Amino acid sequence: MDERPTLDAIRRAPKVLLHDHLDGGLRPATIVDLADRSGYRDLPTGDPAKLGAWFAEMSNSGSLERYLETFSHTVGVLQNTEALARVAYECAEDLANDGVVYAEVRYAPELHTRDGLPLEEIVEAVLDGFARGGRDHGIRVGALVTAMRHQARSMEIAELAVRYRDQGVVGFDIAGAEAGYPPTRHLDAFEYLQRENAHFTIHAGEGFGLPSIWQAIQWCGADRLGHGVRIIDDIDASGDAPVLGRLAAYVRDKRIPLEMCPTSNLQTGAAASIAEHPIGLLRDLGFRVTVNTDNRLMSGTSLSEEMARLVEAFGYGWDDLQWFTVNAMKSAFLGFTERLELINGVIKPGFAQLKWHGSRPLA
Ligand SMILES: O=c1[nH]cnc2c1ncn2[C@@H]1O[C@H](CO)[C@@H](O)[C@H]1O
Ligand SMILES: [Zn+2]
Repeated sequence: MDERPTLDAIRRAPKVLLHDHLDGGLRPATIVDLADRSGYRDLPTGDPAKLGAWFAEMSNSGSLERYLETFSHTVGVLQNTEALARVAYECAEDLANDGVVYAEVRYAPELHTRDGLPLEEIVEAVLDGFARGGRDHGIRVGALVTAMRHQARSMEIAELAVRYRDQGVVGFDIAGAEAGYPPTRHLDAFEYLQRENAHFTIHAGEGFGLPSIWQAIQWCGADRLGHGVRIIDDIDASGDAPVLGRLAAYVRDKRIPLEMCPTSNLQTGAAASIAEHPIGLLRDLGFRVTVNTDNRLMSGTSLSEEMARLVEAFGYGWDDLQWFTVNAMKSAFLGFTERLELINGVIKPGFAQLKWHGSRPLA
């Protein structure tokens, strides 16, 4: 029997998270503390509970550009190596407490150089935090280094991804406002990464539509799509059977992973409600859909809560949640044998246990 998973039970499931921003997941109390220590004076309030609520409220703006404005505060307190390592450590701890067993967490090194930190020190501090947090709390966290799409440092950041590939940086990404900043602006970085056999994902099809997705895949060679939610624009669902355009068919046929972040999409206006979120149709059509948090602070969420919202909206059961999780593990920027080990040794046994207990009361 496949009973409706509760939030509490979902928290105990071994989950995989591919799209989570380090600077979008700080604990409010940590922000206040870091601001005190560094003399950062611009926080809207010094009360952690109010600050958490402020981020969530400000992020319900309906546009990606406005959604990104609150990052000035998290980035503002992350300008020294102690702060970066601490936040990375706490990220690993928080994800582990939510039952995440493998995560790829991204951030943009170029945003943390305001007080003169070299890029290498930034990368090393974050890797140190992930490694210590991972060891202490039993989770594996890989880093994705992000270049900001409106800036011009993507080649340098891509070089960092390659230089630190054996120390815990598992890939590269571009993020920031999408409209007006197409992925091909950074083509040299993507071509370099391909020549280096390195992995990358691209935020595409969130604040802008199909041309962005098409460029990310067919010009830049993205392994995965950050969000990719607007692929729905290439699917005609008006008749009895949905009809896929050529780009949508390509994405599905090639099993290109979609890093979907439902709550974040509501806040930026990319979807109207969870029930109307394209994830339902894309899952039914067999796209390689994964479930993600994007920014746990700004979206006031966790991976378990994202899954619980989908359970509520679409009636998903354990088999669906396992399918999302195995999809994510298959799509991770980790070696093939390690992915298999996690799928067969951790994910499948963990979900089997929950399905078993889900159908019988725990004494
Ligand atoms: O959903 C998103 N779409 C595009 N960019 C984003 C999103 N969330 C965060 N960032 C941007 O990525 C930077 C590095 O982590 C953040 O500082 C923010 O500007
Ligand atoms: Zn994102």
